[in-house]
Amino acid sequence: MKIAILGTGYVGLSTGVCLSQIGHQVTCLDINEQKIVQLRKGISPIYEPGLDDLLTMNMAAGKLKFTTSQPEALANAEIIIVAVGTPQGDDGAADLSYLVQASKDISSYINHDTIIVIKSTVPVGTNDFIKKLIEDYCGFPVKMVSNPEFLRQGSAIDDTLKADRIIIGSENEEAASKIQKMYRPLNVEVIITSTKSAEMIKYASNAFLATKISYINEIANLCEAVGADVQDVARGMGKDKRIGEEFLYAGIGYGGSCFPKDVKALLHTAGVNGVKFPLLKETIAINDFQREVLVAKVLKRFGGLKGKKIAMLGLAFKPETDDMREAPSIPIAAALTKYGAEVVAYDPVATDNARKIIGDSIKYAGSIDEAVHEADAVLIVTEWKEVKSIDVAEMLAKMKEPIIFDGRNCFPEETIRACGSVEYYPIGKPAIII
Ligand SMILES: NC(=O)C1=CN([C@@H]2O[C@H](COP(=O)(O)OP(=O)(O)OC[C@H]3O[C@@H](n4cnc5c(N)ncnc54)[C@H](O)[C@@H]3O)[C@@H](O)[C@H]2O)C=CC1
Ligand SMILES: O=C(O)[C@H]1O[C@H](OP(=O)(O)OP(=O)(O)OC[C@H]2O[C@@H](n3ccc(=O)[nH]c3=O)[C@H](O)[C@@H]2O)[C@H](O)[C@@H](O)[C@@H]1O
Repeated sequence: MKIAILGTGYVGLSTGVCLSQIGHQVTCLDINEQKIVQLRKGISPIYEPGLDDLLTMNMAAGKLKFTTSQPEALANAEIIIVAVGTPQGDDGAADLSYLVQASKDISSYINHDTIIVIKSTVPVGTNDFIKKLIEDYCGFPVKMVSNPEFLRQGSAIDDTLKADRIIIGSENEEAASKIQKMYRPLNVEVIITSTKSAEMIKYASNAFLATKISYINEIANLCEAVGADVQDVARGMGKDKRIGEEFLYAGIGYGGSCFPKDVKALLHTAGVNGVKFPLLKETIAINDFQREVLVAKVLKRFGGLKGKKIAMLGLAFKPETDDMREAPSIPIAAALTKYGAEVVAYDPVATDNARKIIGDSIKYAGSIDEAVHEADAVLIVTEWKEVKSIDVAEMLAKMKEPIIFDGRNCFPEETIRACGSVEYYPIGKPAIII
C-alpha cells in the first residue's frame, strides 16, 4: 500500500520504518527541513535502538522515503497517517495546533478513497472534529480512522513490530478493514472500536500506567517509614497475574513526553465533561512529590549543600533514549544548584539535549569516572545499563565521601554491603550505612 506519514518524531519515524519493513511503500513528510536532510542521509534524529538498521535497509530497498514536499508525500497516498505532536497546552488540555495545521495540509491532496489515520494522541472527539474540518475544506465525506500508538521510547521498534494490540477506531467499516489489512503482516491482535473509544483507550492506558507508578511510589514511601523493602513488595505483588509485574518499579516519578501531559489532558477532558476524577489529581500530586524525594534525602543527610560536589548519573527521563522532556533530572538539578551544590552530570546519550534545557547551571562530564571524581555524593537518576553495571566499590574509591542516593534502586544489597565503608540511600527500602 502507498502510505504517507506526517511527522518524523518517535511515532512517525518508528511507524514509517516498521510499515516499510512489512512491505508497504512509505513516504514520511516533515516540516522540519533539518530532520529530513539528516534522514535522507540515513541518519536518525533520535536515539532509538534498532532504528538505524531498519532505516537504512528500507531506504536502500526504495520502500522508505523522506520529504518536505506535501505533493510528493500526499498526492498519491492511499493512506495518510498523522503523527504530529500534541503537546500540553497552557490549561492542561492537549494543544491541537500542529494537528489542525496538518489536517489543513492534507485537505488539498485527498480524494474520496483516501483514508486518514490519526495516530497522534488526541482527546476524545478530536477525530470527529478533524473529519469536519477536512470535509468543510475539501467538500466531500472523508474516511477517518483513530489508531493510537502505544510504543515506548527506547523500545519503539520492538513495541511496534511486536505490539500487544492494535486499536482501530472508525465509523467506516471499509476504512477499518483496510487499516487492519495494512497491519496484517504483523500478526497482532486487532481491536475495532468507535473513534471515541479508541481515543479514550489511549488516554485510559497511559493514565492507568502513570497511576500504577504513583501507587508503587506511595507504597515505597510507606515501606521506608515501616522498614519494608518495596522491591520485595513489588515482586510479591507482581506475581499475581491480576496485578502484573510491569510498571511496579518505584523511583523518582514518571517523566517523558507523554505520561505527564496525557494524565493532565485526561483530567482536563474529565473536567470539561463535569467528571471530577480525584484519582488522577492524586496521581499527579504524588508524582510531583516523588520528584523531590531524592533531593530531600540529600538535604537531610548534609544539611546545606554549599561547597558540596554532587555527581548526577543519568539525565534522560529513562534509559535507552536521549529524550529530556519532563525528565526528573531537570527539577533535581535545579534544586541541587539552588541549595548551592556544584553538580556534575553524566549521561551516555542525552547530554546535548540536557544542555539545551538545563543549561550551564551544572557541569557535564564525559564519563562516570569524571563525574564522580572527588564527589561528596552520587545521585542515580537514570538506570542506564552502564550505571547499573558500575563497579560500586571502585566508584566509591574515587569519591571524597562514599555516599550514594539511588533514585532507581540499581544495586542489590549484597553489592553495597561488599563495598565496606558506604552510605547507600535507595528508594522504598532501608538505607545501608556501614
Ligand atoms: N513519543 C512517544 O513515545 C509516543 C508519542 N505518542 C503521541 O504521538 C504523537 C507524536 O509524538 P512524537 O513522535 O513524540 O512527536 P515529536 O514532537 O517528537 O514529533 C512530531 C513531528 O511532527 C512534525 N510536524 C509538525 N507539524 C507537521 C506538519 N504539518 N506536517 C508534517 N510534520 C509535522 C514536527 O516537525 C516533528 O518532527 C503525540 O501525539 C504523542 O503524544 C504516542 C505514543 C508514544
Ligand atoms: O504515549 C506514549 O508516549 C507512551 O508513554 C509511555 O512510554 P514512554 O514514555 O516512552 O516510557 P515508559 O517506559 O512508559 O516510562 C515512562 C516514565 O515512567 C517511569 N517508570 C516506568 C515504569 C516503572 O515501573 N516505574 C517508573 O518510574 C520511567 O522512568 C519514565 O520516566 C507508555 O509506556 C507507552 O505505552 C506510550 O505509548
